[in-house]
Amino acid sequence: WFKRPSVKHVKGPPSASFWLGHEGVLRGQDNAGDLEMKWCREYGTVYRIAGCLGQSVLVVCDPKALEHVFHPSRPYPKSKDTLFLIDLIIGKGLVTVDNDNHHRQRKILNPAFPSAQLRKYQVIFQQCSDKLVNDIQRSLTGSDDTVNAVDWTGKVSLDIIGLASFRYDFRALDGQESELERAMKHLFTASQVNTTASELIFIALIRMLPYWVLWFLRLISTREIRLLASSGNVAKKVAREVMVRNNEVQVSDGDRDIVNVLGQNIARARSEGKMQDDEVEAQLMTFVVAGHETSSTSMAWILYELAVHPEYQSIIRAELKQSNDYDSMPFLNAAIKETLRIHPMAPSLTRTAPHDDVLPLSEGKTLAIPKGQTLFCSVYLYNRLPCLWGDDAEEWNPARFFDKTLPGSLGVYANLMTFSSGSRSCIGWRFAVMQLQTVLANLLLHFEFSLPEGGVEIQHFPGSPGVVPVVKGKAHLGSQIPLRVGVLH
Ligand code: HEM
Repeated sequence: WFKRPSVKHVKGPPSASFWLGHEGVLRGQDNAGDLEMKWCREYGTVYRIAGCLGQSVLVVCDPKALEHVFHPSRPYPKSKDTLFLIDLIIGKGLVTVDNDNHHRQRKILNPAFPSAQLRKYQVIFQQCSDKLVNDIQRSLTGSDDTVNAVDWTGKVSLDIIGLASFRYDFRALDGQESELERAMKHLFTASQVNTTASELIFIALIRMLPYWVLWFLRLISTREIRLLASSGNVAKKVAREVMVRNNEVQVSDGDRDIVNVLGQNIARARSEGKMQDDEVEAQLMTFVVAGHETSSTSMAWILYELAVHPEYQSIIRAELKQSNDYDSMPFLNAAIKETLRIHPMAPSLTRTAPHDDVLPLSEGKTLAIPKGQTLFCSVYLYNRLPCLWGDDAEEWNPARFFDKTLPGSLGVYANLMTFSSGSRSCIGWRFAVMQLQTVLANLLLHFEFSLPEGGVEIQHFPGSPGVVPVVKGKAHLGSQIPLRVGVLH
């Protein structure tokens, strides 16, 4: 007499197009997240939208359902289109491998990421921050000093990830624009501005077709495939150079930085077959791609929010004058958390149900879903749920993190889904937070940030897999957060 609700009972907005479903309007919106938020208000924390070619897609931000999907003991796999596109840039590294291969690679790399190990990178974070401060100071003329914050944060995070993860100096802060920096710049906007219907349908096909067909799809030259593959080739070239150089670098047993962990593995791999050379190469590319733009964009967003809320700049400066221990500075850390909450780099994580399943939902409800069901797990919506974050969830208000009653168990950092959750969560989240703390502290001690004359409207450009900050009407110029910079005396 009782039938469990299933996907076909789930409500959602009507779709006007069999070919594009809602994917066209989602990609075409000015500000990623606006439509998702509108539908969430109308239909709740799990709703159904149409994918291309009549696919049914569930958009999920219900905390209980996300806990289930990302649970370490039964994580839902990433969808094929996500894996296919990222694989074009970085190959079979930690982000793209699945199941046993993922478990094996993660076990090898985990020892390079505990706090004690990462603290050794503090010297690199500080040296690069000092260089950044000097470079910015030299570049300012004293009149209208408006800079694109993303240019500077991009340089510092590229140098940091190169030096810390494989002892390679990109020298971006020395004014050198490396081939890799050029290739990565605007990659996600250039490949996705004005996405056409056929490009969207192509990606939907990747999601639907069996793996053996996907190999042939690589031969089809769409704009996105071309750009991703050519950036992948540059990244591969850099990784080869690094491998050759690091074969000459001493690999020691005591220190477990990323180079040592990988270096010891190359040696062991040859005898035990644990990790192959092309996998090591893929890890190097993985760290640059996964750790560079994510950190750089998040850093620029924090500067933007601090420019909008200058009172927080003064409060954080006062904290910085009283202590050297970044972890003990409540406002610095709250500003970082709040910005990562409002501006997550990956606003949605696509997952596929591995088998027929029952999703637990809040308030004791459940939902039956079939094997193969596509889920857009919305980080953007989860991070803005009023039931978790309060009625002002859409506003930037760091003070919310001082509220001890904030509920939460999901996400590896501050109950946010920004670094994801469970066994596929971001391995570099502590690295990212320490880097953000150090660079921001140094910038705030030397400069005052404000909005450009007349203000500026920054939008979340709906790229895939990450959103890109763009100036309204100027998405074709790529990632931009213009800010005025004044020197503090
Ligand atoms: C603010 C900065 C960062 C953000 C917002 C971020 C976000 C994320 C997210 C959401 C995922 C999960 C992706 C998915 O499931 O599809 C992820 C995975 C990953 N991130 Fe980060 N990340 C950041 C910085 C870094 C840094 C600095 C590194 C390297 C040092 C890094 C390395 C990785 C790797 C290797 C994975 C794959 C982990 C796995 O599948 O086991 N990330 N990151």
